Formats: sequence, C-alpha cells, structure tokens
Amino acid sequence: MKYIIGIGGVTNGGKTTLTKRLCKALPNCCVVHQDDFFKPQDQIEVGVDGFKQWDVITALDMESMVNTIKGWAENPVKFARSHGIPVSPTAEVSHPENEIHILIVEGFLLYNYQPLLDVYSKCYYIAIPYEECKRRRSTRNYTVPDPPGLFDGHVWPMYLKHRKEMENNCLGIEYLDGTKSKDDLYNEAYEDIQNTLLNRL
Ligand SMILES: Nc1ncnc2c1ncn2[C@@H]1O[C@H](COP(=O)(O)OP(=O)(O)O)[C@@H](O)[C@H]1O
Ligand SMILES: NC(=O)c1ccc[n+]([C@@H]2O[C@H](COP(=O)(O)O)[C@@H](O)[C@H]2O)c1
Ligand SMILES: [Mg+2]
Repeated sequence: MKYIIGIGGVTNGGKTTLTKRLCKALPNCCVVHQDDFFKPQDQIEVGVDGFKQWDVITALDMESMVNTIKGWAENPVKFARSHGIPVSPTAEVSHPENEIHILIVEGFLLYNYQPLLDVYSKCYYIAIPYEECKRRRSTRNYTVPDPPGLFDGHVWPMYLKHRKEMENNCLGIEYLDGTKSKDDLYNEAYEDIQNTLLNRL
C-alpha cells in the first residue's frame, strides 16, 4: 500500500515541524519538502511591487517535484534507501503492495498545482491568523532574507489569493489549527492518519 499525505498551509504554520515528527512515527515514511524546489534567486521574477515573487508557483521547479514524487511511487524502498531513511526489514523483501509505504509531501503551495491535486490520499492544511504568522515569520532565517515590507506586500496577499483558489478547486481538505501546541497538532494528525489509513489494512 502506498499512501501520499499532503501537509500544506500557510508559511510558518508549522508544516515542517509536524512533518518531521509524523515521519519519525509512521512506518516506512519518506518526505518531499516543496521548499527544496525553489528556483535559484536569479530566476525569481521581480513584480511591479518591486519584490522578488517567491510566493507564486512559478518560483518553484514543480516538474522536478513531480518527478521526485513519481520516483518514490515507482520504488519506495529504493527511494528510502537513497535518502537514508530506514526501511522495515519485511519491506526490504516483500512486494511494495503488501507493505505500508508513506510519503509526506509538505509545502506552502501544495494544492495550487493541478498535476498534483489527485495524488494525495489525505490532504491537510495548517492555518494560523495574520498576527501570529507575521510574528513567527519575523524570526525565520530563509536562504534569502525577507526585505522590509515583504510580508504585508507579497507573502500575506499571495497566501490569501492561493487559499481562495484552493477552496474553489479542492474538495476534502482537512484543516488543522496551527495555533494549537506542537504536541496537540501531532496527536491530532497522527490519530487521524492511524484511523483513516493504517486501519484500512
Ligand atoms: N504548533 C506550534 N506552535 C507554536 N509555534 C510553532 C508550532 N509549530 C511550529 N512552530 C514554530 O513556528 C516556526 C515555523 O515552523 P515550521 O515548522 O518551520 O513552519 P512552516 O514549515 O509551516 O513554515 C518555527 O519557529 C517553529 O518552531
Ligand atoms: N527556501 C528558499 O530558498 C526561500 C527563499 C526566499 C523565501 N522563501 C520563503 O519560503 C516560504 C515557504 O516556506 P515555509 O512554508 O517553510 O515558510 C515562502 O513564503 C517564501 O517566501 C524561501
Ligand atoms: Mg517549512
């Protein structure tokens, strides 16, 4: 059984934190981080607002991300090995369909790219309010630091736009409240995955 779980949501909602913890707890679990697919800085467009447009789908090499996900789906054991992820001894030898293999795909623009919309067995979306998002973002260190005014001028407006698009196009998104504690978020997501995926076996 192969399951792909999406953990999308607003920047600084806690996606990467939750993903890392889930991945440690779930069997044969690999991860794809959308942040790893940002194009180099010199390929990021500058908008009429003067800001580099990081928070749009064209800032990401989505073809490469799709190929990475396909690589996992074709051979999860090989994928795990090549990423240094431990695989259960039975999964090493049995046919992938007889074992659980999980891939968590994590990122801020997961549900705004048509070719990936129907790959997920589960779609989570973490949201936090404006003030909390701005506060958390102000302490983050990205490879390219946020210039003054980026949050209000680009990041938050793009988040609202993409969220609206997602709500118009996607069914079956499960919302997680990112203001809950890290433990509560983890427990909620883990139990839900356990109930809906792992118990199907
Ligand atoms: N549930 C939470 N409550 C409070 N702070 C959190 C929570 N989850 C993550 N954080 C903090 O918020 C910041 C962003 O977390 P991160 O997991 O990198 O978010 P994302 O990947 O969604 O941008 C980090 O400083 C992290 O420690
Ligand atoms: N990883 C990078 O190269 C890079 C560079 C500039 C901005 N960012 C920011 O990363 C954010 C997405 O990642 P998070 O959801 O983890 O915050 C976007 O809001 C984007 O502005 C990332
Ligand atoms: Mg992240």
